[in-house]
Amino acid sequence: MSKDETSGLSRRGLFGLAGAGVVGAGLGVGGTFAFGGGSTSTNNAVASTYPFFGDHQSGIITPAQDRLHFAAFDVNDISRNELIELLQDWSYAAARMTAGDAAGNYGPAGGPYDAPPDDTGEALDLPPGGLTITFGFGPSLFDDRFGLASKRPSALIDLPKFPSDVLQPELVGGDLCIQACSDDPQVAVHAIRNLSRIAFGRATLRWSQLGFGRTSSTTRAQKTPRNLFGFKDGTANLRAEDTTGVNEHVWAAAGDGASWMIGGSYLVSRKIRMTVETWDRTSLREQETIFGRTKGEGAPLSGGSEFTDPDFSQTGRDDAPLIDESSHVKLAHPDTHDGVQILRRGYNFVDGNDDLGRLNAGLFFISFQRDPGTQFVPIQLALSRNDLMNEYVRYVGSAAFAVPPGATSSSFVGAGMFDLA
Ligand SMILES: C=CC1=C(C)c2cc3[nH]c(cc4nc(cc5[nH]c(cc1n2)c(C)c5CCC(=O)O)C(CCC(=O)O)=C4C)c(C)c3C=C
Ligand SMILES: [Fe+2]
Repeated sequence: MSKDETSGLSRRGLFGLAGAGVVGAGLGVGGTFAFGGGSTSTNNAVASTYPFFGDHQSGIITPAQDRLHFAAFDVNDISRNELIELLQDWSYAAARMTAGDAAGNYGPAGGPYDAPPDDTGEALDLPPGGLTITFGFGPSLFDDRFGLASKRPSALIDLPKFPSDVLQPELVGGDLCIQACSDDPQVAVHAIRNLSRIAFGRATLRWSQLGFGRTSSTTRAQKTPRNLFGFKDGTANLRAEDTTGVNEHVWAAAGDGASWMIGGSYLVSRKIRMTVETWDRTSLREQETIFGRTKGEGAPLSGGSEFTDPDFSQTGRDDAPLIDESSHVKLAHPDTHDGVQILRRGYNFVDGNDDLGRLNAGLFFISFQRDPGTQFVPIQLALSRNDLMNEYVRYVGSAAFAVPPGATSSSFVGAGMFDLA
C-alpha cells in the first residue's frame, strides 16, 4: 500500500483536505466532530475549534487556552523537498486535529491491522478544547542546508545574550517549533506527540515544555490569570479586539522585509525559573514593590483599580515614586520604550523538583511581535539589567522563531518561503 493510503499524510492527502471536511473548521461551541465531539471547555471565552487555515495562524491572538505543549525540533539530514513534505504532512495532520479529527484519516483503530495506527489514540474521546497548532521557523533553518538563506527575514535575529541569562544550551534554539494550546492538557500533548511521530526520521525533538496555566489574557472577555508569584499577569497585555495595536505591534506587514512573512509574526520564548521558595519568604511590601502593582487586585501602586494606567509621576513619602523605577511594570511599560508593545502568551510550569527539595517552577514566557529586535530586545534588556524581580528568577531557555502567515486550504504552512504559495 502506498504511503498515501496508509497514513493520509502526503501532499495528495493535503490537497484532499477540502473533501475531508477539514477546511474552514471553525465550528465554534456546539460544532460536531468526527473525533471528539462537543465541548467541555473550562475557559469560557474559548470556542471548541479554531480554523487551521486563514490569513494568520491560530494560537496568536486566539483567546489563550489553559494548557500548552511547546516543542522545538532540529531538522535531520534531509533534502529541501523532504522538508517541504514534512511541512505538508504537519499541516495536514494539524488541520485534522484542530478540527477534532484524528491525525490521520484512519484514526487510532481503523487502519490496516499490520501497520501502526496513524493516530496514537489518547485523544480519541476528547473534544479539541480550542486546540490551536502554531508552526515557526528558527534562524538555524536559514543556513545552507535547504537553500533558504536568502529567505531569512531580517526581523528573525539571533537573540543577544542578555546580562542575566544563565541559559542551558539544551533549552536554546531549534530549527522548527510547534506551539500546541488547548484547554485539555491531553489534547495538547497528543498534538505534539503525533506531529513528532509524523516527523520521525526527518526532524528530532530538541526540547519541549508543558505549561499548565496561562499567564496572559489575549481577549477582553478573559479573566486575568495569575502567575506562580501569585500576581495577576496579563493585565496590560495587547488584546485581539485592539486591531490597531495588533496590526502595529504583532503582524508582519508589507515593507517589513520578507514578503512571505506578511500576516505572520515573530515568536520569542524564554524559559524562566522562579525561585518560589525564596519568594514565599519575602514580605508582601517587597513583592508589590517588585511588580509595581498590588497582589490582590493587580492595581498599579499609583492608585486606581486593575485596569487603571500606572502613573509613574506619583510620589509618596520622601518624594519617592509610588511605582519604583526598577519595578517590573515600570521597566516593561510602553512609556519606557517609545510606545513599543508585545503580545504576551506565556504559561506557568512545574517540572518536578530539584534534589534540594525545591520546585522546578517558573514561567514559560512567549511573546509575539512584528520585530523582536525593536520590541522584545529593548524590554528584555531593561529587565535583565534592572528588574527588581531578577533576584527571584533565572533565564534558562531562549529561542526565536518566524511564524509564517496562515496557510490556504490548498497549501501548507510556510509554502511562501519556498515560493510555492
Ligand atoms: C521581555 C519581556 C518580559 C518578560 C521576560 C517578562 C517576564 C515576567 N513577567 C512576570 C510578571 C508580570 N509581568 C507584568 C507585566 C509585563 N511584563 C512584560 C514583559 C515581560 N515580562 C510587559 C511588557 C508587561 C506589561 C507592562 C505594562 O504595560 O504595564 C505584570 C503586571 C501585570 C500585567 O500587565 O501583565 C506581571 C505580574 C513574570 C513573573 C515574569 C517572569 C518570570
Ligand atoms: Fe512581565
